Order: sequence, then structure tokens, then C-alpha cells
Amino acid sequence: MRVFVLNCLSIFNAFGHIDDVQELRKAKPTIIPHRFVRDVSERPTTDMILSFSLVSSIPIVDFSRLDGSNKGACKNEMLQQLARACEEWGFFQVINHGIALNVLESIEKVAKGFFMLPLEKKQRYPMVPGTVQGYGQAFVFSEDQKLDWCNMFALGITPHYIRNPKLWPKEPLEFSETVEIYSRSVRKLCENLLKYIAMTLDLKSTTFEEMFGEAVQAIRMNYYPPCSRPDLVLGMSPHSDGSALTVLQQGKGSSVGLQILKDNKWVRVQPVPNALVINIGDTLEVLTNGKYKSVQHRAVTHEELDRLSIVTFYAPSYEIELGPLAILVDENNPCKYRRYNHGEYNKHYVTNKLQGKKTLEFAKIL
Ligand SMILES: O=C(O)CCC(=O)C(=O)O
Ligand SMILES: [Fe+2]
Repeated sequence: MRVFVLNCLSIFNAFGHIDDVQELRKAKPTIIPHRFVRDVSERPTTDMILSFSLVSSIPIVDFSRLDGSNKGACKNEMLQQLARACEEWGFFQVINHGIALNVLESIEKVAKGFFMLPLEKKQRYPMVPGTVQGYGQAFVFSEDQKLDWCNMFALGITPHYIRNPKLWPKEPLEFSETVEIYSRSVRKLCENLLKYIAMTLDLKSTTFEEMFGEAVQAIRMNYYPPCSRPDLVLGMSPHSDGSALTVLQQGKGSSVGLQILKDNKWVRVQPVPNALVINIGDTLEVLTNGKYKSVQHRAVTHEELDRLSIVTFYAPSYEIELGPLAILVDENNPCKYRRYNHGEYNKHYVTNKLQGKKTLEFAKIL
């Protein structure tokens, strides 16, 4: 795919003219180009009102009660809570997760710092075709596809934490180091969460670790500038994540933009200070034969506030073959997914537009 800079506001590639939403917001704050205007059925207004009563219902998991650092806590009870969160919601917020506050603050600072660079500097790291690495709009595959009101910057972190100088920004100065420190902490959190998740399924705690090989980790920073018509656009299209687990940090002072689909209604995820949002990705849904769900979610924009989210995807090595675990398949729970190679699933995921849970049809036994 050929990508070249058209002018200071946008890029033009095989899929037409793509405005950079930050530049657009600066230059023409009230203009919403038609490619961003959603069809009526996709617009965020009406169903958002329905969701208000459910605002506080997303489960909160206290990690210190799981990892033994809180002596008085009953671990079994906490594991049951975790199981319920994975089964009924596919989403929860984890508190006392052990990642130092300054690590959370630093990643936010460098992410924001990156997005605030002049466009020509960010465009030195353009989205690499066929991947979701670099700066720009990902998941765009046709000229008539609606665009998200979002700028993204994404990087593969593993294997081996090698900082590819062509992909890792040199500005802001502390960017690379901060991303690496953050990613190592998040990796530990994912490893521990997967241990507890295995335990909730009566599996040996190291089941996923042993199965995953050298787990793949990627980070995506999403920046949603304010939008004069949040009722017409979406920050991010509805999708489920392809990962095993996703860890999402919502920027301090950001608009409340993340929504998850629960019983066919969009529910807002109200940020809890210093908590991290965890969600089950497609890979765990397959491994658990659908017991734990990778739930659809989306982001909406705000008229005055911007939004920053820092998202880590944790997944098995691309080499491995996976399918539902035998322990989760029986007469009452027939096998719902075929076996496949995770690398192939990843390729399928990044070469299709975000479209609810459609990507998982790749693996579904229909
Ligand atoms: O910004 C958000 O809250 C949603 C981000 C998200 O779902 C993603 O990057 O996969
Ligand atoms: Fe997501």
C-alpha cells in the first residue's frame, strides 16, 4: 500500500483521504467530514441514556486479596468474584494491582507528549501497512468505511523487548524507556492474572503460561480529541480484542469514553482512580470454549474533553496452535471453536476492520 503525505492535515492512501482528527479539530473545530459521520443505527446517543443505571456495576477486583499481600482476605471468595467477573462481564477493574503510581503517571505523560508533537514528527512513524504498528488510523480497508475519531500510536513490545529504532519514537525524550518499564510491569500483572484465571477454571495455575510460549505483548495509545458532534461519531468502533487479556489505562482527566456491550445495552466504564481495566480477549474466549467472554466495547467522544487511553494486549506466541481446552468441552458444552494457529488469527484480526465480534467467526464452528 502506498502512503504519502497530502498536506499538513491528512494522509492519502489506497483507501482515500484520511483526516488527522487532531489537526482537523485545531483547524476546523466544527467540521465533521462525512467519513466520520456514522449511520443512524451506529450513533452513540439514544442507547447511552439507557446505560446510566448500570454505570457502577462493572466488577472491581482487589488484587491484594488474590496475591496474598492482604493477609485477612479470603482467597477463595476472591477467586469466585474473579470467575463471576470473567463469566458475566468479560470486563473488570483491578485495584491494588501492584504497579507503582509513578509508572502509571509516566506512561500517561509520554503518551500525551507524543500526541502533542507536531504532525510531521508523528508522521515519521506511519502505520505500517498490514500491521497495527505506528501512528495514524488502523483497521481502514475501504474508501466507504466509516472512520474513528481517534489517533493511534501502537508498538509491538515483545519478543525480546527490542526497540526497533525505525518504529520507537525519539520524542518525547523518555518515551522508549518509560514504555519498556511500563510494559514489563503490565506483563507481570498479566502473568499473575492468568494464573488466577486458570485457578478459577480448576486448571493448574501455570496452564496458560506453559501453553503460551513466549507471550506476545503490544501497546496501543489512543488519543481522542474533543468533537463538536459526539452524537454523530465514534471514537472507536465496536470490537472485541484479539488478545488473551487486555489491560487498559484511562488517562486522568480524560472524558468517560469507554463503553461495553452488556445485555445489548452500552454501559459506561466509569474510571476508578489508579485502577486498570482488564478485559478478556478472543483467545481466552476460545480457550474456555465461550465460558469467559470477550465482550464488545467501543469508545465515544466528548464535546469539550479529550481522552487518552493506553492499552496493552497480551497474547500467546504466534507459533502456537490453540482451541477449546478439553476440560471445558462436554455433552452440555459442545466444542464451539476449531483449532487454529494463533499467528494466523492475529493476521486475520489486523487485516479486517473492527466490526463487533465478526473477527472471531474465523474460529467459530457454526
Ligand atoms: O479508549 C478506549 O477506552 C478503548 C480502547 C480499545 O478498546 C482498544 O484500544 O482496543
Ligand atoms: Fe479494545
